[in-house]
Amino acid sequence: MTDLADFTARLSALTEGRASVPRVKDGVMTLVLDVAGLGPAQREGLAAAIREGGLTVPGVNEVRVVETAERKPLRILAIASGKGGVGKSTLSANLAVALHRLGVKVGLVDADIYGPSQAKLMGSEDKKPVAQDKKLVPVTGVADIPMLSMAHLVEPGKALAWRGPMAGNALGQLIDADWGDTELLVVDMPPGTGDIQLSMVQKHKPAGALIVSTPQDLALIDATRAVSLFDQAGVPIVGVVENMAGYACPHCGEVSDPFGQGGAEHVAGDLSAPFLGRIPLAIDIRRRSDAGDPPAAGEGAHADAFMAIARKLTDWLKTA
Ligand SMILES: Nc1ncnc2c1ncn2[C@@H]1O[C@H](COP(=O)(O)OP(=O)(O)OP(=O)(O)O)[C@@H](O)[C@H]1O
Repeated sequence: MTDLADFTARLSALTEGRASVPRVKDGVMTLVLDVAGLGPAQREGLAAAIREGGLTVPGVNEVRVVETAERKPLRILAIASGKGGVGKSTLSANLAVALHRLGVKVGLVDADIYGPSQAKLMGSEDKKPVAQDKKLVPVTGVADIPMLSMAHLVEPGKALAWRGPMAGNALGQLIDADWGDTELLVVDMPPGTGDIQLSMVQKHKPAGALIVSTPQDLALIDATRAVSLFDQAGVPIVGVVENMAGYACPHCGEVSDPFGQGGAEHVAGDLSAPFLGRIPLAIDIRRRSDAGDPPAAGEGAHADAFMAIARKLTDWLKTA
């Protein structure tokens, strides 16, 4: 026999915090179980284990488990840039991994329909998503992070011929997929500020946008344009990240600034958006990313740089 406090503690561990505090009245124990994201067999198994455990509490002759599928809302964080090639995809993959390491239930969408790269970055190129109840079921990448990319749906190069509405529909399918108990969807946006980006922002209403820029003037001007796209749609800017800042020579260790330094921080200041940090230009970041082994999954200075930004994102997530 166990007492009620003991059972409640075990219940929390058994259900990973999915059950409400049990109430006992006239020999009947009642509790609410959040079954969002669980399959039918898991639900039944969990409910049966709870009933069994409840009956060991003195004075309880019946256990009622009320199932609810109330989910935490799925929030979208759009990772965007005004210009292509500034490292949006690299940052999206590494931030997803870093957030996962910090305990956030994170998913990743590659919305860059014309140049999808997340399947490669996250080592999920051979996987094909299936559809269930007319919804796509995400595949998993590094660290079992659920993800979907256009590269999972079409053959390389095929989407290039698509026009706006078709591309928009495809994006909708990725975002409205069966994300289970995912609480944050990191969306790697297509570069630029065209119609697809605008309709994606209006239709799927991200909770926030993170702007990536290199320190070059041109990239910075385009970053300001990206900010205004989100501003117009009423999406808050979570902050600005400077990528490819400072190159440490792998031979002598001397740090040089091929694209200048600190520009993104100034832009953030001008736009009153927080500056979230900088990621150095490093051969190892490119090499590991290309090999489907994001540096954020490992240890060292590069992993630390991504983790530091992810930590700021968890603070934002508490208020978003
Ligand atoms: N900090 C970095 N150090 C070294 N190489 C980097 C860094 N960030 C990105 N790269 C490399 O730069 C190239 C472009 O990066 P990435 O694909 O992430 O940019 P993008 O903004 O998503 O590009 P696109 O506009 O094509 O979607 C890739 O080869 C990537 O490995």
